[in-house]
Amino acid sequence: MERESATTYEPKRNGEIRVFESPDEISTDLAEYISQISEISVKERGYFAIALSGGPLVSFLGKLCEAPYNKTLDWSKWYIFWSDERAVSKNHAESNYKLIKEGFLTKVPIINGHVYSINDNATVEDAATDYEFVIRQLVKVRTIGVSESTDCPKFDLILLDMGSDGHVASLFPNHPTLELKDDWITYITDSPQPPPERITFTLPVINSASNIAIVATGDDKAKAVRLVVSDGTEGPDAPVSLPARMVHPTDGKLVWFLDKAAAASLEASNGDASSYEHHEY
Ligand SMILES: O=C1O[C@H](COP(=O)(O)O)[C@@H](O)[C@H](O)[C@H]1O
Repeated sequence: MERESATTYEPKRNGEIRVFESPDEISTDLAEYISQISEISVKERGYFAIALSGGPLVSFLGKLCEAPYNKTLDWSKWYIFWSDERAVSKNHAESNYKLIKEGFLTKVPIINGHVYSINDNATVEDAATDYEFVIRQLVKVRTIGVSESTDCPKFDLILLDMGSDGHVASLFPNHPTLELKDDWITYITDSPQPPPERITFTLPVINSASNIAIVATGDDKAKAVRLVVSDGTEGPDAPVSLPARMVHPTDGKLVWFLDKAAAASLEASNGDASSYEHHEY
């Protein structure tokens, strides 16, 4: 399939960056990107283990629910996980499960038993422990792969949506969870954004994935995109521990999907393309 027209950059340290003119173009390219990873994973491993997130991300999964993908993808091999969840019931407006269920899962033939949502009927501590246990069992039988470098689960794809403060999943700037090395799943009770209690993948798990995609759209994300993507650490805005900046796949690949608004200050500060290899499709 031919790719939509996009501008892409390949910064040295942060993978590939694709910038799109419209939400529709993001949705089209993201569908093709996910479809290719799904096909490769099913061919190589027999499964496709994908972790999804909350935020506007789900609105970009629309094209995946349409032709040709609704007919051509091997949905029976898809296994669904969440990179993070808010401590609310599954029918609450702030539930990431609800968001993905209504916006995606009800539109494609994914097997119900392959949907691994996070327990909404336990304390966040217990829900995090339960989720890690479930993931460990699935790693044992290799429904989820394992990273040879880190011994962590190796999801075929983790799809993240970056908040305007640079958070991904429920990993927030300068939070002690960013230091965790051994836990796969953890919880917080002091999220700077409501609701305060959340369960989240840790950085070692995110960074062990085969593929990571980060979606960021809207001008409120432009500053965080610049701070995360720039190579420099200078200046008053220099990020100390911006979560999205700490996403570095150990052996996998990272692709950013940005709209023009989110990429605006990136393009302004690198208009001469001096730090980026720049391709037009
Ligand atoms: O709280 C969360 O937010 C982010 C996305 O932030 P937004 O500002 O773009 O809505 C999302 O990635 C994460 O899964 C979610 O729990």
